Amino acid sequence: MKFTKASPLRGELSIPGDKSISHRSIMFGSLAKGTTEITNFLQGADCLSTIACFHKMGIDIENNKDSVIVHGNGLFGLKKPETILDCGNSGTTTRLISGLLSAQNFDVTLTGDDSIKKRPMKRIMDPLSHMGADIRSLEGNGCAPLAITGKKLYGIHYTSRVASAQVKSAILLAGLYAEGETKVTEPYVSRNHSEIMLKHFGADVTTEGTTASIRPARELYGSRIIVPGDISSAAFFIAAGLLVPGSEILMKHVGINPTRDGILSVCRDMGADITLLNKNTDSGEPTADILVKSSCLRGTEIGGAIIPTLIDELPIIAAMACFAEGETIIKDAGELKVKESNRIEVMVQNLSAMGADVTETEDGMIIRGGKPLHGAVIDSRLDHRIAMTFAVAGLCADGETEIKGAECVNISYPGFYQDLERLGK
Ligand SMILES: O=C(O)C1=C[C@@H](OP(=O)(O)O)[C@@H](O)[C@H](O)C1
Ligand SMILES: C=C(OP(=O)(O)O)C(=O)O
Repeated sequence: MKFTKASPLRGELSIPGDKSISHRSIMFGSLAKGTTEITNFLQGADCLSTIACFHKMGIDIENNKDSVIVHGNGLFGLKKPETILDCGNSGTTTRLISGLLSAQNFDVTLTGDDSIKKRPMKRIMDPLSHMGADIRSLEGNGCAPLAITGKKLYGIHYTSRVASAQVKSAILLAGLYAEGETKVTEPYVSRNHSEIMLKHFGADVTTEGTTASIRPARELYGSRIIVPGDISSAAFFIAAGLLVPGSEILMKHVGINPTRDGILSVCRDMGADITLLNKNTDSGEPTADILVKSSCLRGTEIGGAIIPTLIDELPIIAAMACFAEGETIIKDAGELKVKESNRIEVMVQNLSAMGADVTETEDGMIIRGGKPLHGAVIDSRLDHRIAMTFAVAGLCADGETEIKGAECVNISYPGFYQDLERLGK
């Protein structure tokens, strides 16, 4: 896939459904009694992996594309799958279902693609084991494949070293079945979609500061879920709209949950012209239309509590910083090293290949903006966020940018290139 300097991007866009919320709607819908109808479900490969896993555990899920209907079997209605569960490229699938599988009355093995088999699972294995789970890394390297034998679990109060919604959610899902209360305290608040949706389905979940708590549930109840557009996907069009001169893009019905909206604050700090319109709430999740107009940006500093609220947007923010005046410092973002690729290393390598002035640090990077970028051959390492980031960078660079492995955008945004092309016409 090749990109050259773009003419202004103008028009309206419906951003595909939020990936985190789509995963959870299938998981919680499967554990609920009754039917869950999901609108604007993300048809990305990661969410399809979640559907496939629950299919294999006996759940009837009708995928009618824009709407998905889950016929839940109740909290104790999952069946032992006949084969290994394949989580594909999805960390969210692997970690969240490990939590609930730890409490079933069967054993199961989870695996995924080459990327998943390198991602750290000890972060969930440790707290789940403390709750009484029997969960083992088959290669003994703390990664998938994971063998889980369902056990009786007990509530714990876990203090997590990382602010991770996947760790928090795995523990809360185990806590649905555990004896007594389960609490998770994080260094900073991570995305709270599990807490919002579990409550929506009738679970006894509370939050106080950076601690989320759950009490065992007798039953969850199926519900209607309207999935907002994914702000992590909108981020690429926010950046493209800001960077390509003369652009104006309206993104409809995007999730702006405060645990996810860090990119909006960072853009405002950088001097971006962004307006939120038609603010609303769907299934407990705040939404808005986002209007961006091309802007001159300045550098900024990003670290601390805001990091979990924009963790998946850091690659595109780093690219934006190359076109901003002055220095941008990204710190406290060591978690980027354990995503689909090492996103610090891959960003620094690829931005440098395009002529950017960027230095890798222990937990982030420093970007001295304002130097024009030129086209290059970019290795996406099959990481969807990297491929989309460099498609946008390619629209603002001199010459041609070629992205290798460009098809990996299917993980979170199957129609990404078509949407980008449509706005440029
Ligand atoms: O819970 C979720 O849906 C997610 C949490 C984040 O991961 P961590 O929990 O590892 O930070 C994020 O990077 C991922 O894309 C989705
Ligand atoms: C890190 C991501 O997802 P996951 O952890 O679910 O693979 C992502 O989508 O950027």
